[in-house]
Amino acid sequence: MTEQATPTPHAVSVRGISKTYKGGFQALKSIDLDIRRGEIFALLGPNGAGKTTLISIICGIVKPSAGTVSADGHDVLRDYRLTRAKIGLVPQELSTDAFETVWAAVRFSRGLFGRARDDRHIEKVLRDLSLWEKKDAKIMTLSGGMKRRVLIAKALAHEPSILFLDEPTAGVDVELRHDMWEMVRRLRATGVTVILTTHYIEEAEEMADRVGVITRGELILVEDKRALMRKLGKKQLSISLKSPIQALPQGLDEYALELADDGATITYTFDAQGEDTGIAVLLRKLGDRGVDFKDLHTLESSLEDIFVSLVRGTR
Ligand SMILES: Nc1ncnc2c1ncn2[C@@H]1O[C@H](COP(=O)(O)OP(=O)(O)OP(=O)(O)O)[C@@H](O)[C@H]1O
Repeated sequence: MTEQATPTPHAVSVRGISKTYKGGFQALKSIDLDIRRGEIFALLGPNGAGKTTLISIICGIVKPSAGTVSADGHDVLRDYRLTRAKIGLVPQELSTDAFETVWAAVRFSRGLFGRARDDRHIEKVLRDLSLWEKKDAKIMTLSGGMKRRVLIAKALAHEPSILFLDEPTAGVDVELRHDMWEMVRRLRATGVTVILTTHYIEEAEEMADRVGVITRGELILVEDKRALMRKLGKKQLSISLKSPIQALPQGLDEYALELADDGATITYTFDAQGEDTGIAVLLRKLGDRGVDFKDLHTLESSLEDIFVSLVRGTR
């Protein structure tokens, strides 16, 4: 076992990680990433971006082609058992355990990481995940949503300090999604670091402290969620016209304007960061050209708009 490198290491440190699978496909290209203790970090990326590969490398399940990863200051390859015991991993699919009861499967998971038996902890985990009533049911008899809960219970059985959730809410109903968000918040309140991958931008927007965007094996951005939304967020002003127009008036090329198909609404996109939005002058200029409005409202871009434009930008 190695000594801790620094007094307060990051929960996870990834340095220069690359992965080329057999056959030559490069799934990750020199990734550097630090996950802070106690944060909720959302890794966003389109299908095939490399999210699962990165998580599997951090958990020590897939070997990187280059680079190093440490969890809690310990190298995950050299100190596999030690670091793996600190990590809980909720994979996308439940592959085994079909014939086991919920109780047996979750209790067994705890033992796998060398933890002493603690039935009270297992009971708490099952109760927290609304699985207690199902504790004696065979996993194969559970609904898809309940199987998901079992995956989470298994990952929490050994009291990890770092939890990975790979697409935790893909294909689950709204109620379960909200339950999971609630559970993740409770975990964070107890000091657990949570890293989740998701396609649902809404999920990252709702939950994450920081966001990483990965596409084609490259981490193109890591940012505090609020700062990201502030920095890249655009605002739009929707101007409903008193009477429809055929085309945008002349002489307003400096403004990013769009006319709706029915000619009844003009949308003006402006920089949310800018000192002067230009709205007052624009409205005056429209008035000068005989275009009067009856209503105005502003829209802010969501994390989804930002994400789509980022990923598009790299194509
Ligand atoms: N064992 C493997 N052998 C060869 N290629 C692989 C292997 N596992 C993954 N890949 C490829 O690596 C790329 C990244 O896959 P990965 O599963 O990490 O993506 P992902 O971002 O998790 O995608 P998704 O959102 O669809 O789950 C994909 O192109 C995938 O086909």
